[in-house]
Amino acid sequence: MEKGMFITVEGPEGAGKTTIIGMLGEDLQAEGYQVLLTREPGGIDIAEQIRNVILDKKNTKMDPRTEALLYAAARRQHLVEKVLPAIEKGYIVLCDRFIDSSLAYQGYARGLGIDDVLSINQFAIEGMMPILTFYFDIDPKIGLERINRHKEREVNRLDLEDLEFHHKVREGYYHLMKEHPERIYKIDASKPIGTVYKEAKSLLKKMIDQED
Ligand SMILES: Nc1ncnc2c1ncn2[C@@H]1O[C@H](COP(=O)(O)OP(=O)(O)OP(=O)(O)O)[C@@H](O)[C@H]1O
Ligand SMILES: Cc1cn([C@H]2C[C@H](O)[C@@H](COP(=O)(O)O)O2)c(=O)[nH]c1=O
Repeated sequence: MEKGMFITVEGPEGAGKTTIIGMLGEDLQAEGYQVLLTREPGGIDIAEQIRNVILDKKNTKMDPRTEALLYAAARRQHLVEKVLPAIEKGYIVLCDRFIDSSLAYQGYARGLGIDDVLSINQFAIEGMMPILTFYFDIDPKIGLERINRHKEREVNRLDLEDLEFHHKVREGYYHLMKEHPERIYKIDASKPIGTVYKEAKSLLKKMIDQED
């Protein structure tokens, strides 16, 4: 593969994104692909620092627009410093969250409006969109129960939003899926890990074979 690919994984809290990305990454590497696993917000030093500010439970006064701008700033730095160079070198980049998170969480659930949040993000990403996005669909109550059971995972400021907010996030993703059926592929993340993994792997392989 001369030029790489950019693939994102989206969904509510505890949907299993990190788990499945890890499994896919291991598999693709074993098959000889160059793979970069990364996440948003974060993935590089500056963006991890921004992540700490956004997700710190003490920052209860954060204004929704400030929040949206911080996510977009972290996204910009991560894209130019890590994602784009890797794609240039032929890597398959699997990114845990990207712009759709901002559209679903800040645009839809926070009520800033999908169009306004899209527009600040367009400035940040300059048209760089994933070729494929997996949307891991889960009832937010089940997702939150999963992360509460997983004791090493620290509960952050966004996790602490009420259940209604998390339901709105899911609704936001449904809206995005309707708008972009050519890019966003829904996976039922309530199924056992092995089933979710098989479905994601099969679609990913199809996409890679098409691009080869
Ligand atoms: N399909 C599944 N069935 C049951 N448990 C699962 C499934 N997928 C993941 N889990 C478990 O749920 C917990 C959360 O998974 P994971 O960290 O992968 O979710 P996530 O989508 O990355 O969450 P977040 O975005 O909130 O960090 C982990 O303990 C994981 O082992
Ligand atoms: C990229 C991005 C993320 N969020 C939210 C979604 C989660 O609540 C946290 C990130 O935590 P995770 O454990 O790494 O999933 O941030 C958001 O609201 N907007 C975004 O653009």
